[in-house]
Amino acid sequence: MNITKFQESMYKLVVETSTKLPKDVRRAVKRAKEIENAGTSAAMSLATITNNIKMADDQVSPICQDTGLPTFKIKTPVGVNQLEIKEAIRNAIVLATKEGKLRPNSVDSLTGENSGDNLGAGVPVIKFDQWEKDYIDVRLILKGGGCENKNIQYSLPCEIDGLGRAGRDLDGIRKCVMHSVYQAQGQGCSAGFIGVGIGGDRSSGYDLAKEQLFRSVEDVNPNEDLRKLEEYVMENANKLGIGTMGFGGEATLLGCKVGVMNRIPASFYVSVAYNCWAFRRLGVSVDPISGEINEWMYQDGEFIDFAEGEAAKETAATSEDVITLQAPISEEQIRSLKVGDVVQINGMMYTGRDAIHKYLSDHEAPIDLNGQVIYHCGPVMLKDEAGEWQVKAAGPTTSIREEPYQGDIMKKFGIRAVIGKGGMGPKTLAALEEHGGVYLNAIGGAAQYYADCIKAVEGVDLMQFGIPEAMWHLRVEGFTAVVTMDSHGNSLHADVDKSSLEKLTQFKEPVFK
Ligand SMILES: O=C(O)C[C@H](O)C(=O)O
Ligand code: SF4
Repeated sequence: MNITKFQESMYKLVVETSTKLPKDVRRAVKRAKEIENAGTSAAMSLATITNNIKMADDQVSPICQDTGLPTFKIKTPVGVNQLEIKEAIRNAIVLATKEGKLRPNSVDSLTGENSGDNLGAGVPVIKFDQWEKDYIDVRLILKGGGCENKNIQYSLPCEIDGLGRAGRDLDGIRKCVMHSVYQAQGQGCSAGFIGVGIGGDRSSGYDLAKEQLFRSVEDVNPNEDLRKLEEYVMENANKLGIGTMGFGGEATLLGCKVGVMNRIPASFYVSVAYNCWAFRRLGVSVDPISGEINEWMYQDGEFIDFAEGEAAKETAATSEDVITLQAPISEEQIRSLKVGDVVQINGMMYTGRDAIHKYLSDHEAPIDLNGQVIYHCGPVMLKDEAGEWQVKAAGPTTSIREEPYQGDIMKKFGIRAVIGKGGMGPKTLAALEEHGGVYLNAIGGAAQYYADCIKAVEGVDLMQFGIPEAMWHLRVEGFTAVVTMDSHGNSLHADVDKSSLEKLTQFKEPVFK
């Protein structure tokens, strides 16, 4: 095989997957737009999302800053050298990282050190199969961490919150799947897609679940029972009212694909792989001699380009109801904010995620954070020729991971606002009330939209934690987010969790007998 050409083909696949959503996914996002109620925070988020998809297309930049754990599934004709393929993929990944198409995302699990080039023990994940066909089939999924953290595995029989006993039958499986959507709330950047694996053991069950994410969103399951289950879930999951970003609304689930394999008598697992709206998976067929791409997968049918997104961006940014915040923010100003307010931030904000929160809990801050805004974000950054940092992608990360630290850190340093996504828990809510703070929910995955709001990178601290985890000093303009937790004890996240749990109970009665 012409391995240079093959490497180029793999580079194209990686870049395309990271920057351009496949056609079937775009159509699903469009359907979500059609059902979300106009004028709500959920509809505004979807407008930002579609605007972001278009920006990523135009700039050939990552749709979301979390470019995931690159996972390749490859089928080769007998006789093709798989070692050569592996090497070419690794080279393509390194190049895509250098070019800012992937975030350096490979971290030593024990030391926390970021390898900087997306390589490392077991990473990228490459799985091979052989087949009798005469071409190479390469599929790639870039699944981010926030949605990966919402995967869930059930061992039947079990008791399920809101749904009661789930037995070892199709109806028990139905309950697991409905619950899996509920428990994700907005934290995996809903509206999402789920792949479900029935059977296997703990690891092969999850593999099977992820395998389902390689099916086209619009295919029909050839297994009659599973087809019924998929249709049932698609019809009913949106009734949970979780909505885009968990803001409450109509679009909660955009796809459900279920697969089955055998199990051993004592085990009965239902494994669910949750994928955010930024469902980045593509595939190519490659000629095993020339190494060139013959065909792209998932690219049949209508292409939705979301060009109307621009107008939506302007509406959100120019609306009279938007409250402007500029740091340093006073306690009084923060206490005047309430859940549901849309704010627009101008001025400085500082990124901080897992490593920074742990660090700040037992060190002094490198800068004065009094009255300042912390942004839960791990951006994609590149240095330009002049040696200046440029922001390539910068959406929010899941905030709940900082729950053990957040309240204490806000009080310790006088921080007035934190921005992230998916909401935080009771400890933070209590601290917001006591100290006079606010939680702002940005639109998860809208990494291009937010990168565009960042007008300058004015500094960086704690680079020893690696690019995604460092503390970046960002000057922003028109950075839009929604108040979802205020200083009066209100949390939209707690409310939506409670109401969706109540709605889940309506699915308690058996459906598949
Ligand atoms: O790591 C990130 O930037 C985000 C992550 O995918 C998340 O959803 O929390
Ligand atoms: S931030 Fe949201 S859209 Fe991006 S990878 Fe995480 S879950 Fe997906």
